[in-house]
Amino acid sequence: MAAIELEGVTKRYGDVTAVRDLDLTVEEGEVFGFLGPNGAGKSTTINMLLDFVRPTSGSVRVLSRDAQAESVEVRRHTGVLPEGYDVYERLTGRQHVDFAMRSKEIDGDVDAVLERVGIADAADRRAGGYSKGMRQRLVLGMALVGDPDILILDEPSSGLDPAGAKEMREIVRAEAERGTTVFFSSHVLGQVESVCDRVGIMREGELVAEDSIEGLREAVGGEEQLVVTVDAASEEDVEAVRALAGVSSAATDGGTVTVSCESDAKTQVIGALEDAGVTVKDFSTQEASLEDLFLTYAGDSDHPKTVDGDAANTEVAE
Ligand SMILES: Nc1ncnc2c1ncn2[C@@H]1O[C@H](COP(=O)(O)OP(=O)(O)OP(=O)(O)O)[C@@H](O)[C@H]1O
Repeated sequence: MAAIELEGVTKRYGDVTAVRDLDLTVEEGEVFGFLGPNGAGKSTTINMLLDFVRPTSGSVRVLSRDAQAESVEVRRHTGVLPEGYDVYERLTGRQHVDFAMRSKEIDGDVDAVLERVGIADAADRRAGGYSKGMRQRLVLGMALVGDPDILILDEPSSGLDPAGAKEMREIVRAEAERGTTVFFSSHVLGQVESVCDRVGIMREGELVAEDSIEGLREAVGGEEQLVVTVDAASEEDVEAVRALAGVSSAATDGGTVTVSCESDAKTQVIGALEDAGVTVKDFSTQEASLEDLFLTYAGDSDHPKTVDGDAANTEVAE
């Protein structure tokens, strides 16, 4: 059954079309990554799921309910981690979860929630003294109150260090294993890659791709990067590689030859180098990274930036 169904959804703010004719289905139990650069329409879409924003046209259904007409029911079954939400410095972790339970009118087990997000030991400490990762886990714990069927996370790992982001992924995965549908928006690509079953990429209000990461890779042509370690290679040797069918580029610094080619052209590349008298010592291949895929689909992102040089935290397109 579909957990989220958007059909022909458009949202306009005056002259700005934030979301344009969006069709999107997320199945129950899926972990769906909703990607896109800033301003692509991710938050607007999330806000329409929760009826915080009303579509100009189209239909939005969550858990088989109309997001507008049955918004109270939808919210009752949905846990949300809003973008940029922070903790109350003076309240303890326990008080936060207790507050979330009271506002959802649920009489639940506070300790069990804190346990689930791994901060039970810090339950009675003020959240003002929590690390960034603990704060994020606490906010996630608040979203988990009432055992939601859908968890909506808007940029869940922003500001987390790699270890914190990893913990977050593990919690998300564990929730999915309990059967919760997880819909999360992100532009931290490494995080999406390791946790999502499928991703959708938004660009300027439109969904430009929707597939598994594997599927996206195949769709961009399955080009691989082949790095060949050699004794010595000249420009002429590389010219022979460039002439091969399926090779889109080749370059050498003398000791390595780097080739972008279709997967099945690899053997010919090695053969052509050997025929040219080059001794091949080793080679390795790299598939298109999620950053490459993202750039291919989302485009207009000429300023990718890397935070701490860590792939899991590579951000694209501010
Ligand atoms: N309340 C609003 N009034 C006018 N324009 C808006 C409003 N909310 C969003 N927009 C515009 O709609 C477009 C989509 O914005 P949205 O916040 O949904 O993108 P996003 O992908 O969530 O970006 P971010 O990653 O920065 O949160 C942007 O051009 C934005 O300026």
